[in-house]
Amino acid sequence: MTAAVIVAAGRGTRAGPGLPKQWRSLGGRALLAWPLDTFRAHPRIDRVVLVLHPDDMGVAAGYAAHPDVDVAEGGETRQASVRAGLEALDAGGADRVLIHDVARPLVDAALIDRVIDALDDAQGAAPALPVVDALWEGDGGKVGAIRDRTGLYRAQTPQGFHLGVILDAHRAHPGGASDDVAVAQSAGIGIEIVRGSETNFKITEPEDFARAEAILEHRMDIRTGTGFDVHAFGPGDFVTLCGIPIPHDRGLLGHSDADVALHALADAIYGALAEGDIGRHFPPSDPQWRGTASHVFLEHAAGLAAQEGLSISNVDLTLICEEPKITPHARDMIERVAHILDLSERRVSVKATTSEGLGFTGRREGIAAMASVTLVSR
Ligand SMILES: Nc1ccn([C@@H]2O[C@H](COP(=O)(O)OP(=O)(O)OP(=O)(O)O)[C@@H](O)[C@H]2O)c(=O)n1
Ligand SMILES: C[C@](O)(CO)[C@H](O)COP(=O)(O)O
Repeated sequence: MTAAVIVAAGRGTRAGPGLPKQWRSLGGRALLAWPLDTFRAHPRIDRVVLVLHPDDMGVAAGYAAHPDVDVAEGGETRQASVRAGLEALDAGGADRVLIHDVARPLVDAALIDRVIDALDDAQGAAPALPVVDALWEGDGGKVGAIRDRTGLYRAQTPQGFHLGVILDAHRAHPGGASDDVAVAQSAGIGIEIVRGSETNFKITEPEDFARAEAILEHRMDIRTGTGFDVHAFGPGDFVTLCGIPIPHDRGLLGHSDADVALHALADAIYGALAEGDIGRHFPPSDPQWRGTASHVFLEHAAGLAAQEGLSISNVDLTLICEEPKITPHARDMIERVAHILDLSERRVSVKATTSEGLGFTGRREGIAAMASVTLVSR
């Protein structure tokens, strides 16, 4: 069972006068409602502990009135508030916990997935973004020493851990840690970095509200696309589907590696972007694409989506053929597509059907593939 602890007991002093930032309006409702809803709606989060300032218990009643939400009273520091949330979770049956700042209201489901996925192999995982700007030390308003930014990251939340391990680390820590990764590190826990998100920034200064409002205004950009492709059988002893070579008594004919599955997926993304199809970007008349491994097309399509500020929410692929049998290879295909698209495997569907012996697929003349994708603004 995976739980989330959302720490919301700070006073938001840097965000300017008025209510503490978690109670101020963002997109027409309290800021706190955004991350709370995102975690509650996430299919892999079973329970949420909301850590609140003692003065806010009354205000919070409406937000906490759900069977999957518990409330804990926060402490003087972020670290004390996290500890209170973890203690409230202990004995509740959770074995993994994601610790999140309420002050990062625009966290998204795909980022949460990346943290949870990384916990399969790591004791701790946290999102971060590489530092892309030059780093200077200030020296009385002038540029002082120039620091090397190589290998530096900007840390975000949610930071995810196995519950027993992080709770023990917090209990043993003297205090003063900047975040839970720092607490974990002091206990020798290894932390995997997963890709963060620019929209998952922390509301700290007054102007950060305007930035979050602007993102929310454009956030509802959701696009769907469909792709369809067919390749005929020809001589050979294997077919390549989703990048996986599958033994067969025939091969597939094509200009590239004839991976009909990845072609349908790439076309679905191009379709969602109104960017034509593979042929427009990689003309079959151009000899340089002969024999190309089709992940190149899919990566290109996904790259165009990223350039438009869109991320892939899910993909759904159906292969239509009598032979070869797809099901024994479906897991490998899902893994491969998830890897190419840097997507959780839970957001990739690969399935197959026969055409009941009818038509060209029924006559075993080739394989057809159809795909749909959903792109969402980041
Ligand atoms: N005693 C505290 C202090 C901070 N936090 C939470 O920890 C996160 C840290 O983000 P930050 O921007 O430092 O929040 P504040 O402490 O509220 O802001 P400020 O430092 O400007 O007062 C926030 O979600 C905040 O609510 C908390 O739960 N308990
Ligand atoms: C935990 C954190 O969000 C990681 O970036 C951050 O350190 C918390 O905010 P603060 O301003 O350091 O309190």
